[in-house]
Amino acid sequence: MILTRFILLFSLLSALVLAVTYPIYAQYYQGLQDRILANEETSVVAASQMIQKEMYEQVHLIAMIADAAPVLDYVTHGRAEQRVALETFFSNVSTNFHRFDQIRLLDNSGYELVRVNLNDSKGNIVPQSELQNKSQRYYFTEAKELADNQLFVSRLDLNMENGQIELPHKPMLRFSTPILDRNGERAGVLVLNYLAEGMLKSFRRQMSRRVDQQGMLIDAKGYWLSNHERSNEWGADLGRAEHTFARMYPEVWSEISAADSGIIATDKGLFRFQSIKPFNFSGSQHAHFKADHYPLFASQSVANTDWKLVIFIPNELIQSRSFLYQPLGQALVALVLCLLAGASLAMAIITNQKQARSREQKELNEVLSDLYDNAPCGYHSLDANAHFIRINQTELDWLGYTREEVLGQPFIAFLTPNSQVRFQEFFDALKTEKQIENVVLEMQCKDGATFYVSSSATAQNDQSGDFAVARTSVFDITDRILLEKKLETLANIDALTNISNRRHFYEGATLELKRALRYQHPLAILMFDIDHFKRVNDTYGHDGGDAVLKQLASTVHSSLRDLDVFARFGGEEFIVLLPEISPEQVALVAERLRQKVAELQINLPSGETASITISIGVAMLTPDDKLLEHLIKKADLALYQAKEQGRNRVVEYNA
Ligand SMILES: Nc1nc2c(ncn2[C@@H]2O[C@H](COP(=O)(O)OP(=O)(O)OP(=O)(O)O)[C@@H](O)[C@H]2O)c(=O)[nH]1
Repeated sequence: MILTRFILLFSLLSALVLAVTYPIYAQYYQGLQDRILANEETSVVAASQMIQKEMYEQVHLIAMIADAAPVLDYVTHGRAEQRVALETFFSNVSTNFHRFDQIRLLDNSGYELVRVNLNDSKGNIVPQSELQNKSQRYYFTEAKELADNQLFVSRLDLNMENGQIELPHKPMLRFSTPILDRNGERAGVLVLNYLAEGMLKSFRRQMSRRVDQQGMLIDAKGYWLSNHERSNEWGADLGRAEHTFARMYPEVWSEISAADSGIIATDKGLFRFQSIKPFNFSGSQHAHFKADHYPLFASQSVANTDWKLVIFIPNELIQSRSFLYQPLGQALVALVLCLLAGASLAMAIITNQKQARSREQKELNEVLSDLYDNAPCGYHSLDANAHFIRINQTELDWLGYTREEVLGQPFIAFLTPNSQVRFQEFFDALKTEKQIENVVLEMQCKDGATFYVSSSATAQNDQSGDFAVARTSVFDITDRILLEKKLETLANIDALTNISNRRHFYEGATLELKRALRYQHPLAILMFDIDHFKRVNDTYGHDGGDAVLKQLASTVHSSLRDLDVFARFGGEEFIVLLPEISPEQVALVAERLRQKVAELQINLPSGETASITISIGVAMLTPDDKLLEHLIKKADLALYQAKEQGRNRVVEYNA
């Protein structure tokens, strides 16, 4: 992961740095090329001037020979002594100038009149007997086609002797020009075989002084006249047609052959080329060479000597001058790469750590969110007006509402009326107490069902210190409440008769007594007991006795008001507290009870029916009765009297 990121960042940063620095480097590299090329200009100009000067001199010399008196005299008069003078003249020219392998004069039919060969640095006159007919040679036929003042120049090629290339190679240019006699009549053709080796040597010497010692002279067809690789030279003459610049660099050659000069950039390096037209003196230092004064050149001659000087500057050479290829430059590049790598690695690590942290944070948030939403208790947050601003899924599930239905709604809308009052007190208290715990509330579900929760809340204040949010947890305690209620019922209710037991009677009765005493309201106690209940048990069995007790309790309970507190006081003894009742009314109630019981036909488990009577003792509350026990005691005494007086009767306590 880090590696991938590192590679990505490194590539990006490198691309960025490259994008910024490349144009600068390209400019610098261009400057470098320009400087190297500027240095090369000297070689190019010097080589091309050298060739032109050499040719200029030869042309000058030939013009001079063509106009020389020994030539004119001999072609005009043809006397023997004039021939000797001409031979001597040719021999002197050959020996002194050392440039011409052969100098000869042909007559109009192409037969050699005079010939001098340069042998061992001397111009040797060829005997007349050895002179030949050269009428079919191109230098004669070409010259015959020329205007009077024109000069033919051949291709630069290797001399052939007896049909073979002469060894060592003898590069040669052949000049020929018509000769006029003193009467202006065509009298023959002057032919000079120019030895180009000297000129080519000078060219190679100049090129060898260049930075990479490579320089080429190429003819119009792309053959090398001079090449640092000597074996590439003279492809045309040696039958190596493939040994051409054109074949080796076709695209470069097509550009070179189409222009006079230029620079061509290739993936191997730069080619600087320059046309060398050795006989085009216009614009050169030999511009004073006037065509009307000296011979003109036939177009074929110009084409024969359409040479190109080409120098090659390999990329390696330019690069070796570039600071990037110097130790310092490479150290700089290495340093930049190291810095980029370091920065990329640091960024990759930091990004990775950040992502890991954010992933952990996300996971933690998910866990927390899951914990919040799916906690076994309900969570909600209320704003300052007790409206929902957040609620977890558990609580929503309890209520049966969706989150959208709940958020923004007042909390009390989801409480039973009793709990609404309690919540309002609780919420008001929270604003000052900051934390309130275990408030029992009864919540109302969407389907109308209710459940009990124990609610604890913490108040959160806003920046100005005002109450803003109540964060509340609610635990479903319905089971506990129901159990408590059940236990409470069990603790208060007599299991057999399902009416209050003695303890519960005391609770209710004590409250009623206090109220009656405080407000001086009337209150009475009835105590009654089944007459001869022992006999019932004895007759119908204990189950029969229980059935009697149950029926009795139920009958009495249905005869009393809701206000009255009715309880089994113990065994077959019962007690009733009657609030807000006058002595007259008590007597009536007691009597009505007695009669009702007496009329009762009790169905027993055995299928039999039984009848019972009860004796009732009545006591009215008096200001002296500060304690419930006093009043009960008085009723008990009255009951005792009722028993004493024969049972099945009502006796009121009389002090
Ligand atoms: N079946 C049944 N009998 C009970 C229960 N509690 C008390 N008794 C019976 O009630 C009878 C009370 O008898 P006594 O106190 O002698 O009174 P009595 O027979 O009613 O006679 P008097 O009260 O004098 O009329 C006993 O036999 C008890 O066993 C009960 O829960 N179920």
